[in-house]
Amino acid sequence: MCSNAVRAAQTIHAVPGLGSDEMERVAHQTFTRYTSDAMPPPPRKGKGVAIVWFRNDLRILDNEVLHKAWASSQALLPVYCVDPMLFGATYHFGFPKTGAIRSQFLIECLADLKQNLMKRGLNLMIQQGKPEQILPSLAKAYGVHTVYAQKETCSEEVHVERLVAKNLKKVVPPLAEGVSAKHKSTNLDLIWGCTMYHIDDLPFNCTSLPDVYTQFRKSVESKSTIRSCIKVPASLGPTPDVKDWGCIPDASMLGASKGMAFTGGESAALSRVHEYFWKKASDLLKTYKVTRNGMLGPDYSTKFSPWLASGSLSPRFIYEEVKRYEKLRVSNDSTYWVLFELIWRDYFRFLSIKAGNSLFYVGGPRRVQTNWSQDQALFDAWRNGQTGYGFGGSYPLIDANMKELSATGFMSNRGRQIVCSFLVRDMGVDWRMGAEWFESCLLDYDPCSNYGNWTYGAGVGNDPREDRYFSIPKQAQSYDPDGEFVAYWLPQLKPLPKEKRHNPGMMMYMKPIVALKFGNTKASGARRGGVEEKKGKSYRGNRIQ
Ligand SMILES: Cc1cc2nc3c(=O)[nH]c(=O)nc-3n(C[C@H](O)[C@H](O)[C@H](O)COP(=O)(O)OP(=O)(O)OC[C@H]3O[C@@H](n4cnc5c(N)ncnc54)[C@H](O)[C@@H]3O)c2cc1C
Repeated sequence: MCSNAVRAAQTIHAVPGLGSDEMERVAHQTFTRYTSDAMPPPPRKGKGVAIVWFRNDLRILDNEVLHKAWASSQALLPVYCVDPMLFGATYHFGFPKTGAIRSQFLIECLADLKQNLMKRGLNLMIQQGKPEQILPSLAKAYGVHTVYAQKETCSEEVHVERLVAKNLKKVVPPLAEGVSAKHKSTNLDLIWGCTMYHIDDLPFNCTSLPDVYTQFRKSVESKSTIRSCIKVPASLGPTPDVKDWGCIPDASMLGASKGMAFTGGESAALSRVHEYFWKKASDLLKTYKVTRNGMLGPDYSTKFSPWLASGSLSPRFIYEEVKRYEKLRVSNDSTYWVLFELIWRDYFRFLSIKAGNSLFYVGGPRRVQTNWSQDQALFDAWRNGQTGYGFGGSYPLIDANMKELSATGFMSNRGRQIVCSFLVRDMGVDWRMGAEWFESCLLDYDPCSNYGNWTYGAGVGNDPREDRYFSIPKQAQSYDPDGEFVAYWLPQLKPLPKEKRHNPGMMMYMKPIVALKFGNTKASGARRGGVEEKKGKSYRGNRIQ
């Protein structure tokens, strides 16, 4: 990474006011509001020892898995497995499955979780290895009757759940006092936990989930309610007597080496919510709908996604904060729109159940036949931010977005849609190469949202109406009119007059690697892209030699 990119990575998303004292204070205040002293939970009736297997739910607040395990045991052993599968290679194209920046974020999430658990009389055991080996061996060593974990929905994660359950079946827990004789083997209890709307509260079965997002949203908004956050008991101890809790992995243990600007962990997540909703003088939430399509700076959108994806933040907590804000300050389109976006997140999670593995197939859930290219030179130019893209000159919006992704692990929603459209429509490159690159790089990588959005972008998603083409010149004009975003990531453009930054010409920038698929057109690419696909034609890019 060049020094400019490092500087940019440090400033672009740095969340101001989040020094660690401030973070601790906000986290403490939030936990106090959500501690069950004010509203005591049912008394702890459980027996024996239980394990909480932390996966993508790295938090205490509103963590149903943690609460259920605590309530059904006398002693709790919290465990995180650093699974080598998560640090291997992506399925088809062999990119690092968890890139350096997300690895660092995960390390911070684990450190924060451990600290917060210790404040409540527990600790976090961190073990390197496969969960299907570690958990049964811990269950045997500590006489555990049940392992509690959050239910996942995509095939790789579900496969691990099956192996864990199978191996736990071979472990016979001791007949501890009060533990029912029905526990002839150790159980894996999987609990739903990552969406704002609970799966059991949906007005339909996931297999008949509507194919169109708007139908889904209207239906849940009118027929379902969002459950309250689960309160945190003031004390969660004791733990069994553990000799070695393991250590927080360092970056080299996860095959990573770089640092980054987002801070991982529940404390940082709560501080970000506090800051975005309550603290900034400009009251960011009340203008979210107007600013959310921005690309530059920390505040155009919430930036909650990395914490949501790692489970350091509960969507139901965000919902309750929005409602509190609406009561105390203002209720408008913007406050609602954050929930609107979170319903998209829910939708993609439920869709992963309906679509199953077709979400990862080249033809997507609709099994669309397209002749994609896997041209390595085109793909490398895209991922390295060296497309020099343009017509009649060069056009740096794609490259600037891809540089941001490499340097920070983040890209705006607007940027993601634009680079996705460019890869699949203008270059004609296999959308799964883009999706796996995002899987590797994104801080907020989540299989459901990532593959859900990519299948939509590639026109193979379950809703054919979402088949869209993004005209780069139009996008640049609408969302970066003064070229500030492109000049930030490509500083060679800074000296140019603002009106020249998006079309600096080949002398100033570089020769574009492909010509635009739909050329210099003002017509709706959505319609054109759709027609092209229905005719079964290829999206092959027009490579410039
Ligand atoms: C090709 C592509 C790939 C994507 N991959 C991911 C991914 O791996 N993980 C991920 O969390 N998001 C993904 N998104 C969705 C979206 O771009 C990010 O959630 C958003 O940019 C995160 O920034 P934010 O938290 O500031 O969002 P905000 O605009 O502040 O939105 C608030 C929250 O709503 C949810 N949300 C918003 N838009 C979407 C959406 N289109 N789909 C699902 N949830 C949404 C996110 O949880 C987000 O944090 C992808 C989008 C595209 C087009």
